[in-house]
Amino acid sequence: MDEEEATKLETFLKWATTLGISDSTLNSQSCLGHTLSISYFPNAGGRGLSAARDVNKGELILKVPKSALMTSQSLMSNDHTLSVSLSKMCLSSTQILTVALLNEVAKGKRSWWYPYLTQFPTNYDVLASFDEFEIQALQLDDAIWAAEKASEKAKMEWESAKTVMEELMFKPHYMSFKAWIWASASISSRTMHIPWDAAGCFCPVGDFFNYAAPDEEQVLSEDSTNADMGAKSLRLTDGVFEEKYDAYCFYARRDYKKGEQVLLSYGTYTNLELLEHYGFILNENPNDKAYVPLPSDIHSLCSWPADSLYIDQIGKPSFALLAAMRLWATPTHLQKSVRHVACSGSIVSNANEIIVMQWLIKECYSVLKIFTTSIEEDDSLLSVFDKQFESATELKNALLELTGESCAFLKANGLLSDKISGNIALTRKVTRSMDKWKLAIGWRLKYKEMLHDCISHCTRVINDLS
Ligand SMILES: C[S@@+](CC[C@H](N)C(=O)[O-])C[C@H]1O[C@@H](n2cnc3c(N)ncnc32)[C@H](O)[C@@H]1O
Repeated sequence: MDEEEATKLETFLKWATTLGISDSTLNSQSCLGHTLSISYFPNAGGRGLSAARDVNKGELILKVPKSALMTSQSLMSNDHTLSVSLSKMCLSSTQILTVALLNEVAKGKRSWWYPYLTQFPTNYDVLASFDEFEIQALQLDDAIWAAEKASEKAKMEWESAKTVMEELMFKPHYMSFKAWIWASASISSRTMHIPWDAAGCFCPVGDFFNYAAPDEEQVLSEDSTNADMGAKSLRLTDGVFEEKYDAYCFYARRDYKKGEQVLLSYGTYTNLELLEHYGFILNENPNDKAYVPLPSDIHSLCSWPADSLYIDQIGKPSFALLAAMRLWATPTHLQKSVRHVACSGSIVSNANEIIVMQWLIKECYSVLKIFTTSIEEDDSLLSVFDKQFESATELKNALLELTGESCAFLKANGLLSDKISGNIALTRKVTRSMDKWKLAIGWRLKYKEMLHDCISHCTRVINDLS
């Protein structure tokens, strides 16, 4: 962190302290330092919060008073013009918060929120920010479609909010699609659920917690809470707004030793969903899923939802996928009599199991064929990125030795030209594109590994049964 950033962080923490944000139940001089402190975790989210002492599971570790939460309501209550302009328009709650955030950022140092706004990232790697090359690097149709949809949705929301931004006389910079993506990515990756606004709230200091996937116990309790609320709207689920404290409260999800990173579960996400909403993937994500094409008649045989028929992170077919496939592989006239066996998760017969495993192996191979690079090629591409490139020429030379995709990257970023020689520095645009390309490669590699592990798993089952 450079000196300027350190000063901004210090100013922010002082500001947060005056607002009553605290990691201590005692009257403390500083908002952090008693239970939590800011640390840097290069391989687990960058800036985050570590335990400043040993912490026990269930302890209240941070409290952020309601008056310190940045919401559409709080932004509008201090800005009559914004409030009047927004009230005339029919915008979604997220569009309203996006406009309100950009409006506030445009005020610069005049904004009451300025110390907090200086702590927002300058850019995000969410799917909606991927360009054509980066989208195609995902290689799989479903993922490409998700990225295109995210980008189209952002564009539509931006277009329909332009009138209000013009009325508010936004400068061209804040009117741009790039600025819109920045603000909407800030919302999707940093807001927390509040009961009074579907767009959520920005929670100073609380949004420094990095993510860990929920464990099984949490998933079960989340499911019941979601059902109670009738919406899949919980974002940061170890944190909750508590009426009795009139504050956002964060609780330790497990015991932590002093110095360990304290993590929060924002919810249950596959890697593609993490990429879409938060701009990162996990190397070990217990909720990651891969899908293979299934026989067209399988859905008429069972009532499992399509998204429950998946291959899990370690390559095992899900309970529902196995049950459905076992039923499908049973001759029609016997299906009724074995339904209860299949639906209870048991093997129907050795022969039936072998048919199921063979089918899965075949389909995993069929999906693997869709990818235009192999696991080995992805691995070697990723290892190229481990190097620090001093100049554009160095990057160009390293990539020219690799697959056709590397040439497409160089072309998309104007690096193929003969003019790229000597010590020309890497531009920010190229570095950003490389970060997103790396994420796309990481995502597809994890997906391929799941399919590959499924093939190994099914092969082992066949060998055991033969
Ligand atoms: C709520 S913020 C967490 C704090 C953030 N690191 C910061 O410096 O402001 C969420 C963002 O942190 C990053 N992040 C959180 N958990 C992560 C993890 N386990 N691995 C990689 N990045 C993570 C992602 O960029 C995500 O969009």
